Amino acid sequence: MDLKSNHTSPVLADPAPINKSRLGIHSSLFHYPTSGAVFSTGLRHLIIPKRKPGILDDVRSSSWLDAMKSSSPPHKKMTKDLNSEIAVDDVALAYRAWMLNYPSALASFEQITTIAKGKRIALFLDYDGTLSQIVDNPDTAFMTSTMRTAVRNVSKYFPTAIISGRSRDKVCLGCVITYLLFHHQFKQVHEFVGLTELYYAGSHGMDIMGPDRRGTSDNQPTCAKSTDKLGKEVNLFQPASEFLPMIDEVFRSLVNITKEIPGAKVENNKFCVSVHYRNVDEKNWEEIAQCVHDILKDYPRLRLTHGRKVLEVRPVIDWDKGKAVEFLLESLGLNNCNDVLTIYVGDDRTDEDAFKVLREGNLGYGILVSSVPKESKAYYSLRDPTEVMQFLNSLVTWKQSNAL
Ligand SMILES: O=P(O)(O)OC[C@H]1O[C@H](O[C@H]2O[C@H](CO)[C@@H](O)[C@H](O)[C@H]2O)[C@H](O)[C@@H](O)[C@@H]1O
Repeated sequence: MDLKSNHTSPVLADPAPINKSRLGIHSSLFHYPTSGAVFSTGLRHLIIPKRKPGILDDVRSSSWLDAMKSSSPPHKKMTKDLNSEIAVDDVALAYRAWMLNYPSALASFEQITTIAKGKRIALFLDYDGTLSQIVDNPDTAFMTSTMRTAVRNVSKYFPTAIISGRSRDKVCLGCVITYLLFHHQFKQVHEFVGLTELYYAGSHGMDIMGPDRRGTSDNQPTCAKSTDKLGKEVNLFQPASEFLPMIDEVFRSLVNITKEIPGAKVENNKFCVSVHYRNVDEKNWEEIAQCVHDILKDYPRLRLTHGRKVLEVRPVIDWDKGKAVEFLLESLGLNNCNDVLTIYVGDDRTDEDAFKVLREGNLGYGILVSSVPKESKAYYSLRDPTEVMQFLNSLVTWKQSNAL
């Protein structure tokens, strides 16, 4: 792979026809229209559009608040009340109907492994809501020790990357803290961070620490050589590095402007900022949206996206989790290979960019983690992080039994 030649080309690669048979995926497995063009998996030049998408002119417009209200599945409440039980039954029925389009990746495991036979699996995992349960305080969203073991095991057998909206350091640290919490042994922390096949991409893919592919990143301004915590040479890819001072400034302004709103929390994720409203009374959601809007109107090069009870402020660059997947596949020498099956597991709207890349490039499967029906570009579903862990463990067992 030649990162240099791909990155310096400002030209979009010619659209190539979708080749469904490349992975041997039967067309009946595609829930979405299969016509249309697809980009090659080569990396595209970053484009900063002139118009800023994503910011609404008026936060009182229903779509802004509607998006905030629908941004996370409600917690299920089981009560003895008859009407509620009927409602719960309706929810269960709707979920079952939805699963006809997004079958369980656990129930479909044999189908997945049949297609994966003879191929190398590349695994991409979102963090919040996928590897860790959604909790009220983002600072305490750790993986369980059993999940940590599952990630560790799976990364021994398959190249694995964690792609998160959080800053890369926080994701790495989250893994380390999990280790400390459950093992209290530095040696194992060291072991976890040092896993040769585990890669991290923070800030929605805008901060990637990937493998060192010697000679590929020379003359590449946004791809720098670095060393990880163990002194191993790695490549750092930070396509939004020029936005760092702006993001810091906006972070401080957002902290200041929201400080009187009870429950509001602003998180600096290095190349993006998260404004959490999970713990804000719904009557104050319009106020928090207005605060974000008031700050962003002075920053035409920043835009807003919605996550799970969070408003995400990020640079207007042509880069997202989908591009990060393409970048990492290329860095790992796994792009343009007929014998690679890519699996991406995620729960959030930002993960849809990666699902789309896999679907349109016929590269593999997106797996949506959701306990409620949601429109998605994923092929399969898992209900929650517990099922994600079962899926990861199944992959390991399958690989071990095939190695015999
Ligand atoms: O890409 P991800 O790894 O899914 O990160 C997206 C955001 O996740 C975190 O927020 C979400 O999880 C929190 C902890 O469970 C929850 O309290 C919050 O409501 C969710 O939106 C993280 O704190 C954000 O910075 C990430 O951007």
